[in-house]
Amino acid sequence: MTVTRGLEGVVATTSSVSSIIDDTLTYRGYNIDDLAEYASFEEVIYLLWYGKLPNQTELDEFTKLLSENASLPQGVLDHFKTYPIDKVHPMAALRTAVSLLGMYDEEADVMDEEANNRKAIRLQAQLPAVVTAFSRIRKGLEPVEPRKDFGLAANFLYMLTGEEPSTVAVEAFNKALVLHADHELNASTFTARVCVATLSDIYSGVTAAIGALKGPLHGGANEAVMKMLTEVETPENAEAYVREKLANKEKIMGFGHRVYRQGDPRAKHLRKMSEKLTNLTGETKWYDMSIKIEEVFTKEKDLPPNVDFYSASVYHSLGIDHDLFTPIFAVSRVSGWIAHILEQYSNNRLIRPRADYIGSDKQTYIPISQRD
Ligand SMILES: CC(=O)SCCNC(=O)CCNC(=O)[C@H](O)C(C)(C)COP(=O)(O)OP(=O)(O)OC[C@H]1O[C@@H](n2cnc3c(N)ncnc32)[C@H](O)[C@@H]1OP(=O)(O)O
Ligand SMILES: O=C([O-])CC(=O)C(=O)O
Repeated sequence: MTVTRGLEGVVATTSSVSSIIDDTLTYRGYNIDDLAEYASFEEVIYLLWYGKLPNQTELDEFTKLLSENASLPQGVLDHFKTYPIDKVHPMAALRTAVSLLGMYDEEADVMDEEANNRKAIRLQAQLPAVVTAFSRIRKGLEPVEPRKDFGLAANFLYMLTGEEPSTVAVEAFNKALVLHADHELNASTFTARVCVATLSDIYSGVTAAIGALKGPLHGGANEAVMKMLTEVETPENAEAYVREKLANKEKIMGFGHRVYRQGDPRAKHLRKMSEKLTNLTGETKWYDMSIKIEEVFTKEKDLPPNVDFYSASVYHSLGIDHDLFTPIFAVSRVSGWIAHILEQYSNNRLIRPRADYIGSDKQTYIPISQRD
């Protein structure tokens, strides 16, 4: 048996959702640079799920459906109050809440296409409500209901703070959601596909995916980047910090990627946003530090920044708590997970690879009373 560690380079499925070819990312054939520049997150969700960009009527209807489905069952909100909320990571809360949402959905186990589409809308609409409600409840605040006249990006910021967000903030947040929405067969998407390939339900697939996204080698890296920036403190400290980490053979979070070699096409958009937003807040040190870390690190290692590196200073500049960065990734990536889950259902086969056994062999069973 040939073992490919980490399945690097292994092609595990066909897909028409997104592609990464020669370091170019497309969603359904549309270049990410164009989508980041021009598209709303709702347009991108529609594109990922239905394979085409919506016309205005379709987009209006879709946006309305999302806002009508954003409320959470009271039981989910009450549940937040039953655990030690100040000690719980929001990704753990999100993972549990999505599983719980499945229990409140009478259609959870109805597997026909129409029911799956309705569940997709509910999940996409409810994830932002879960993250923002959790954030408020742990601060002793009441959750804020979404506004019907706001899109997903504006509503997220509104539900988080209870205040109408600025146009600049909404534009930046929308762009971040667009940039994170899908990424071919990344670890969390693969997890979702493996899960639903057993013909398990969509809630199980998304719950499993959230668990995979949480890790710092994947979505958890954006929070880890912010932790690093906080430790570095000033641009002047950046060089010594990076050199010490490298000398200790530690990783610098937000750099490297399994698929990209020359660079992650999303990073330039986030870098630009980081510069703009830190200028607006007057806290330019986060951008300056990031630039310095990139400069020093890439001189030492041929590994460019990935999507997580500059998203940290972007979210920080929007006033978002650092442990919400990865849940925000999930709010966006759930659109991609769902697109892949629906694609998996449409042409399913159980995913079940093999392991090359390297454990001990020909053991003799010894009764417990005779064991050392
Ligand atoms: C949304 C996302 O999931 S994007 C990725 C987010 N994750 C991170 O930013 C965490 C930091 N980066 C990493 O850990 C890796 O680059 C990954 C997980 C993204 C990719 O992992 P892999 O393709 O398995 O590469 P792997 O970890 O084997 O690294 C290959 C070599 O590059 C080095 N390397 C890779 N990334 C980094 C890094 N960020 N800092 C320092 N060295 C690194 C490794 O130490 C290894 O060196 P070696 O061959 O001398 O042992
Ligand atoms: O594709 C990957 O391996 C990681 C990922 O999700 C991304 O970069 O958005």
